Amino acid sequence: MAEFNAFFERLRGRIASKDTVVSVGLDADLDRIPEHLRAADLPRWAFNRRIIDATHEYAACYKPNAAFYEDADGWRALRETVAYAHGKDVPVLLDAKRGDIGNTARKYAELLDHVDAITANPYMGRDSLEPFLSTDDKGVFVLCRTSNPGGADLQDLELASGEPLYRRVAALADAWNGRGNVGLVVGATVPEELETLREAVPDLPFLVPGVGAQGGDAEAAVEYGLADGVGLVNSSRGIIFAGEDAGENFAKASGQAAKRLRDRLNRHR
Ligand SMILES: O=C(O)c1cc(=O)[nH]c(=O)n1[C@@H]1O[C@H](COP(=O)(O)O)[C@@H](O)[C@H]1O
Repeated sequence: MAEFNAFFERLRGRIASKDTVVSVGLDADLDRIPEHLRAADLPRWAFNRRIIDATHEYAACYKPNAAFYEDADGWRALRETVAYAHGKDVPVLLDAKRGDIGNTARKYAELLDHVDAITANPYMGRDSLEPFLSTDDKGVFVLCRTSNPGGADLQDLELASGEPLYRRVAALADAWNGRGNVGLVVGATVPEELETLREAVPDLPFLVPGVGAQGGDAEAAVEYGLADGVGLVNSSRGIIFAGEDAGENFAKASGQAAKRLRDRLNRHR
């Protein structure tokens, strides 16, 4: 049985009460926000509020990617978005992929004061993630085997032992999981790796991005993504821009897309 900290227990509760493992990716690209919202004070916040209203019943969590908010107005929009999601009782996983020397990581980890979990990059090793790992009540999703085509360039390299690097990352993340606060990021575009990783680290929940716009395998994502029933399958553009051509009714299409993904994933849980 996996031992989970407060974040993963809360996520487990959300997954059970709403019967969903869908992570709704709030990648609020200003260039794709509907025309009628662009004059708002904070267009990304206006957009996200409507998306959250339409999707929260189907959301196990929201995953804003920091890349879409890294400017002055963006951080304001993100703060409003996080508060609104919390008001709907939905946890927020900030996709920031951080990791740096200890002194810098310590500052990055202050992001966790505002959100419930974060994605982290293990390339710089244990001390670069320590400030995230040492929190008791937050979640840390460590990049393991990513969904992009270049994910193979480094992550698939074979070590002298014959195991690929991503397997070593999984083993390290498992060893770093003393507080029950660690998950892995594994792409839906690599279903075989999902399967072998689930066997290798049965207790770690996965965040599985890459279904929807990237064309990943939703069935494999849910079949192998969950540890003891806990895990997340993310779609960003496939949900939030589902109503791109629907003008002022855009959010309704997002709600339908989130519900469709929830139902599809639930058939395989
Ligand atoms: O860490 C992530 O969430 C992530 C890891 C990965 O391997 N692949 C991946 O697509 N992501 C993120 O997941 C989201 C996927 O977006 P869509 O392709 O629009 O569903 C983006 O925010 C990506 O940055």
